[in-house]
Amino acid sequence: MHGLGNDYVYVNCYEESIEAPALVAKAVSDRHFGIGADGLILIQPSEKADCRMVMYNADGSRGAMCGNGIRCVAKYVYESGRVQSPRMNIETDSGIRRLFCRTRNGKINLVDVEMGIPVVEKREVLEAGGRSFSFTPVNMGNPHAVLFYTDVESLDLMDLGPLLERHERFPDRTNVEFAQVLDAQNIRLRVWERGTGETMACGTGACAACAAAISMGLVKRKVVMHLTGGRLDITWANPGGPMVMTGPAAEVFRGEISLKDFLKN
Ligand SMILES: N[C@@H](CCC[C@H](N)C(=O)O)C(=O)O
Repeated sequence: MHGLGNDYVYVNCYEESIEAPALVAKAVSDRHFGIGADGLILIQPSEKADCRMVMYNADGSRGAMCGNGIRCVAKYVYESGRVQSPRMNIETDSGIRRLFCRTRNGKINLVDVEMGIPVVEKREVLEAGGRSFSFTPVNMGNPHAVLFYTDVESLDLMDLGPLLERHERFPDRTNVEFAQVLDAQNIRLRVWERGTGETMACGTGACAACAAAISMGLVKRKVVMHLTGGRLDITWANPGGPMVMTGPAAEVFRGEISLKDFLKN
């Protein structure tokens, strides 16, 4: 499934179990020798919520939260009948998130997610590769560094991404957002994801960039984020309350893989 092209392989762990998920994430994510994905997401039963999401990046590292992934998890559990109400709670490594699925003809087309309260820190400057970068650290349940540019299309993310993701300022590495404010209600965003590289979209990254821009007074509290894979609508009505992100979720195909044989090769 994918949310705006941010694609993951999802495993229904109500019926399957995965012994070495980090290894499996790396292997299935490979776009040439595997299935091809930005990572792996396990859909598990939860004792605290309607279900649980556990996510791994393409390099096998674990992420605490995935904004695009959680919409797809909601779509899966609702459309498969595991969760019967379009309003549901999903447990993640960064806490429980509340979601609302908007349906058309029994199928989900958009999902609203309460993404939590962003923690926006003061702007900082760091030196990397002989250059200075000014950024805003934002925590959305996972770490982000938001940078603002006047033109993000011309940036070389293959150069800038790894330089910032692995900078010593971020001992746990970081997701990096390259944002261009188009006007008070629109932001163009490219994202370099920790553990995966440049992706078509990132839900937590979109919220982080939006929160940084709102805190700097650059945009209003309701913003359309234009990611490479499409749009996310984000509202942060009240600084003490959660951000709400709305976006699509899509299934591409279902399949079966024998991990024993696959990991051996
Ligand atoms: N694609 C995600 C974020 C995935 C996790 C991230 N790479 C991390 O390591 O924190 C999203 O849509 O939020």
